[in-house]
Amino acid sequence: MPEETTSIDYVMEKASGPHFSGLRSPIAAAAASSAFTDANAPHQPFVIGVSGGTASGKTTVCDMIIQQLHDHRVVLVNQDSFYRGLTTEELKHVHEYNFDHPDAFDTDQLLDCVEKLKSGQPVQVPIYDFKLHRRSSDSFRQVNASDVIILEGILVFHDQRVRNLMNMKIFVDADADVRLARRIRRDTVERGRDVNSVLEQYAKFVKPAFDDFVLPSKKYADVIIPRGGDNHVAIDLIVQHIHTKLGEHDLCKIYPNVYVIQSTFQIRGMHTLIRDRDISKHDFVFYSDRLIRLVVEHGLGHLPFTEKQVITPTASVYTGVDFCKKLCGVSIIRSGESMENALRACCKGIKIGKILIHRDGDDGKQLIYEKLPKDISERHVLLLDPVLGTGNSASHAIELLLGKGVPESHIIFLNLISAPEGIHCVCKRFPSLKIVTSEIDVALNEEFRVIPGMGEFGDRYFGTDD
Ligand SMILES: Nc1nc2c(ncn2[C@@H]2O[C@H](COP(=O)(O)OP(=O)(O)OP(=O)(O)O)[C@@H](O)[C@H]2O)c(=O)[nH]1
Ligand SMILES: O=P(O)(O)OC[C@H]1O[C@H](OP(=O)(O)OP(=O)(O)O)[C@H](O)[C@@H]1O
Ligand SMILES: O=c1cc[nH]c(=O)[nH]1
Repeated sequence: MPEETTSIDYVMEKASGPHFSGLRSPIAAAAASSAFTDANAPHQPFVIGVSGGTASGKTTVCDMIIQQLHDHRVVLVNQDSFYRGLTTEELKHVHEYNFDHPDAFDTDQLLDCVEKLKSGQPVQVPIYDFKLHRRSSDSFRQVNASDVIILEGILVFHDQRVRNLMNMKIFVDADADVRLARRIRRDTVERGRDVNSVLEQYAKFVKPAFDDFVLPSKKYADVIIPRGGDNHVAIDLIVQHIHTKLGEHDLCKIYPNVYVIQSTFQIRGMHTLIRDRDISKHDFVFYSDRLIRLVVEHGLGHLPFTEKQVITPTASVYTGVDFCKKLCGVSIIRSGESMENALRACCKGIKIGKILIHRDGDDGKQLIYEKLPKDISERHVLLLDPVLGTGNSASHAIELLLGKGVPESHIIFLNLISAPEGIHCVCKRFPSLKIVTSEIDVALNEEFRVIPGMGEFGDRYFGTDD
């Protein structure tokens, strides 16, 4: 189980070259720095509860989920670790002790641990010895905050406070005879018990507690998996759902008009290349172009479509859609111009306007050049700029478009990377506009560069970085 694996080890690169242009007023700078806290706040991990009767296959299901979520950091917390540990007196009558009752667990401690993990803090999980029925007094397992926390155990759905921390509850179902057979094998082989004592414990405590506590908690499950770990279809569906949830950046939940194109290894591979400061200029341009093409195609998918029917060569009717005709591109000079070819390659003969926003020295004086289609107010506008940093350049460009009569909801801003500060800035001011990006980065640094970012995009793309 990957206890502390790191899915993405970003290289914190310092971009080369001065950041000479773009409007970075003191107000925007203050807004950007106030967003620092937001941007640096840890993402809320996705908490999955996995319950089910003894030996139902919970461990197998958890292992399979962890394995299939290999590109995310996952930690497993077992409810068993929170067994209270028996007192000397209780140890003398261990056969009378009910290990299947909710009171056998220190649920407050479990709750505290999961709350801490959920808020991004590391925790020390106790280590429980099944043979001695005791906790190790001097050693703990350090569990670090992660993207996904799996909480597994027979009674993890029993306490409402614990249930409330879960984003997804899975109940692993297996026939009682199958579970008993597995339990006998496991307890005799792994836990040093004899068959008679296992059967005695099962009849006296395990089965009654299953009926009284475990089975009634099944109703809280979102998903019930029959046949446990053998049920590959159910596990695939669960993992797909978790992937979708994890793929949703927190900012996409706050601003429904922000769209991050579905992350795949292919896309991350291209990002890895263009973010690498040692990549050749040729490769930087090549892989940027490929990513830009994907963003443009995705952005076009947000335009309105009308239904259209065509007759196919088999003389059948195919009911499809017709692309939106009234559209144009607008690039923010100069980096935005790098996106024009991809737009032209997708939309033959598309009109492309230009806007130049430039900071002249440190006095914040703005020089703006614009050349836009005359009927732009009747068009949907694909606004092009590969980097959304503070959001200043984009905001000024959008203001200009609105001033020309373009409805806010007709603007789709396409970029390769967005800083959270820029998303806050643009989405708060222009809530009806759509942003399509390929990745949302961590934050801006003090120089308003995107971190981890890819440095000065324009300089790298147009070769003025040396
Ligand atoms: N005798 C004895 N039984 C214990 C002790 N601690 C826990 N148990 C038993 O351990 C069980 C909880 O673990 P299970 O859910 O069966 O284990 P698991 O490995 O998660 O099961 P699956 O992964 O679903 O196969 C309870 O039914 C308890 O009866 C102990 O110290 N002594
Ligand atoms: O959101 P912001 O903080 O405004 O930053 C983003 C702007 O910065 C970059 O341009 P830059 O000013 O480096 O000019 P360039 O395109 O000529 O390289 C980028 O292309 C954006 O236009
Ligand atoms: O990091 C940044 C910020 C703005 N513009 C860029 O090209 N890079």
